[in-house]
Amino acid sequence: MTDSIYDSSKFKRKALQVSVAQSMISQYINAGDIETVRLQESHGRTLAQEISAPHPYPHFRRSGMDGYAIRSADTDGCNSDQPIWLEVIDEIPCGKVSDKIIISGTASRIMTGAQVPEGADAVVMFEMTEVREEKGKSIVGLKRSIEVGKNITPIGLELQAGELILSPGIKISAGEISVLATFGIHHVAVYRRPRVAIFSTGSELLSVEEPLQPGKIRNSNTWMLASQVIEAGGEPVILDAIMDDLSLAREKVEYALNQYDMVVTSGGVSVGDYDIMGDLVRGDSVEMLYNKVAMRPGSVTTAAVKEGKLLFALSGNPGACFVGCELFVRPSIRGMMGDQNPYLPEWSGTLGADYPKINSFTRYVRAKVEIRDGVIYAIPKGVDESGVMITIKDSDCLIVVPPAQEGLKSGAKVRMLMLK
Ligand SMILES: Nc1nc2c(c(=O)[nH]1)N[C@H]1C(S)=C(S)[C@@H](COP(=O)(O)OP(=O)(O)OC[C@H]3O[C@@H](n4cnc5c(N)ncnc54)[C@H](O)[C@@H]3O)O[C@H]1N2
Ligand code: MOO
Ligand SMILES: [Mg+2]
Repeated sequence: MTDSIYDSSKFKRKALQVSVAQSMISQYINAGDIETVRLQESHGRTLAQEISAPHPYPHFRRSGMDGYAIRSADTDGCNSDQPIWLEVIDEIPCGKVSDKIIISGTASRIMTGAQVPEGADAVVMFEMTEVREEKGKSIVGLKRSIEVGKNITPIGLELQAGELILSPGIKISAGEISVLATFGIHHVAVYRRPRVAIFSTGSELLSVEEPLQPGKIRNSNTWMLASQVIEAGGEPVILDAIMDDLSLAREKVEYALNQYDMVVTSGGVSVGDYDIMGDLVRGDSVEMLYNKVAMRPGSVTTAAVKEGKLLFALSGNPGACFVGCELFVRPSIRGMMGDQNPYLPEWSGTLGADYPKINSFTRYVRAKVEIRDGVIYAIPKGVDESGVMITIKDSDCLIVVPPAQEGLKSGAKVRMLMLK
């Protein structure tokens, strides 16, 4: 046992509002180091460079159909009674640039994606034409007038040269990779993934491999946190759990802060006799930023800093640990990778069931999202106590329930922080 039971200061905690605690943290967050990765390794990474179009896209007039490139004026007034016949002067597969200029009375056979030849201002699809051989020449007949520009994608339709396309801080996925490949960017500057050391504290903890023992549980928080860190874009470094021993915890925190970019622990932050992380942050080995936040679960969420590096001491209760990580660790990781909007995306929706619980703190209620007849519903999961683990997996969002005298009725408008 530590001497913490004689230390009444641990009971006097000042609860910060979530937004205040978040902005306190944000002062310690700077976009980190940049590295270059190959395009094929950039999925899921966070872009660290600005990408502007080096050339217009498309960069040539592109046929949108398999057909004939023509001068639209040639078709003026033609109809099924009076078709017009044009001499076919070239065949243009994709990748070829024709040197035959289309003049009045001529057409070139052209494929989807090929460069439209000079002189042509429209493409007419095969299905609208009839082809004949006449005096050893191929001629194509049209029975309808075709407007200027038909089936031609103009230069720069999608992007003009110099246009800004991607900004630093965005997460790279399929759409961004397509842009990078299109513009020949085969090596991409990305933010280095912050290395986040994770360890749990608790003398009751068994490793995942160990058989159960009376009074003990397997350590699930470490693995849950590692998964959350990966989701946020960081690189988890999993350290062994420790038992509730203050000097062991101090040693481990010191080592982890030294070696890695950020440290996240679970357990031991409340006021219990063995809540060593609570004792640790009140000591002088780190500078405590806060040890209470006006939220449930996770009111004991604690943060400290040492030499500019953040330590998050999250609750041992799985529900509180999860929420603490999403609200504080996630934005810190995202912020270190230049994300200008590092917080969970917010939606507004309709509460899908009564939520009778009242509280003096804001509640972050695990819920499932459903869309019925175009209306977004957030349906609270039955049991969402801090100590409950099982409903974390069923939640797509956290409903933000402000402190109030009465519970919320089904149908109330609510804020939702999106998890998935
Ligand atoms: N007298 C008071 N008691 C408590 C208060 C309070 O204000 N006054 N706060 C309660 C609240 S709220 C919370 S949340 C918990 C926070 O507890 P700790 O952060 O100190 O966490 P522990 O005591 O270490 O463990 C709590 C609970 O979680 C289980 N646990 C711990 N680590 C893990 C892990 N790695 N994987 C899975 N489960 C874990 C642990 O066995 C306990 O059941 O304190 C309340 N008490
Ligand atoms: O501090 Mo807690 O509200 O059960 O997480
Ligand atoms: Mg405790």
